[in-house]
Amino acid sequence: MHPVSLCNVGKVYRLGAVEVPALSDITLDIRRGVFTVISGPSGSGKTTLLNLIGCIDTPDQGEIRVAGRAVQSMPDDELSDFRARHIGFIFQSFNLIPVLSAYENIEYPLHLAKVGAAERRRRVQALLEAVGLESRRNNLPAQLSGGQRQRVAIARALATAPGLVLADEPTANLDSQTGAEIIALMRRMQREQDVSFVFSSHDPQVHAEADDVIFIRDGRIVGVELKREVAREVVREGALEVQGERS
Ligand SMILES: Nc1ncnc2c1ncn2[C@@H]1O[C@H](COP(=O)(O)OP(=O)(O)OP(=O)(O)O)[C@@H](O)[C@H]1O
Repeated sequence: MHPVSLCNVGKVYRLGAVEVPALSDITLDIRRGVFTVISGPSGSGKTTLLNLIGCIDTPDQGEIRVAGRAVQSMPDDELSDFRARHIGFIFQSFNLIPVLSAYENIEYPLHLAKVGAAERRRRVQALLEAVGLESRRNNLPAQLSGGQRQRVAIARALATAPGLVLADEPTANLDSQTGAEIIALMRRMQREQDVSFVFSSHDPQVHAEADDVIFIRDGRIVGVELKREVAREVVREGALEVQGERS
């Protein structure tokens, strides 16, 4: 099963009488256990595509399946629960809760997923160590550097052990060295936690680390690049077939 499948997906934003077509005829399967980058110029539809995959927004056309479930037919309360358990989010502006410490920010999604106190402590502790922030556990976001904030955001995204993590331009607000460290950390976490990562980015450092790159322009897929030699290392049995391969 693919972590994400889209079939003929389209999205139009409506601003009064004006229609802005953001995505058209998007058909693709994201492979399991790999690092996929959605690449395209500003305004090409990257964020819209991530928002649809993340069930933050709904398409006007087509079908989206996440972890095998047709998400647009789920009732709202079931969808929020599904999203909390199956999908982690990382944003370019970190989106941490300013009044909560690093520890509490990572713990927050575990509260939403109704994980018990002892298990919450165990997971948050393990994640703080994994992202190298044990000594900053009590710091508020304002008391952390940009790279440290993004590390907290990565740990938070992985807290519920989701099968899928979505990241919208995760290195956009970081200098190139910190960006490289963050990519390396995400790469390591993706491999260790056996999770599928989907990024939007035009950062060449992110492209270089990707297994698969999906190129979009004016809301349409214009190319797909699969780095198979990398993919073979990380893809699990049965996950190699790809739909929508274009060049
Ligand atoms: N809420 C909205 N209302 C109306 N139009 C929108 C809205 N959000 C995005 N758009 C339009 O949809 C198109 C795709 O936007 P989107 O933000 O998905 O692009 P993007 O590739 O993520 O761009 P960037 O790299 O600049 O973030 C653009 O033409 C944009 O102006």
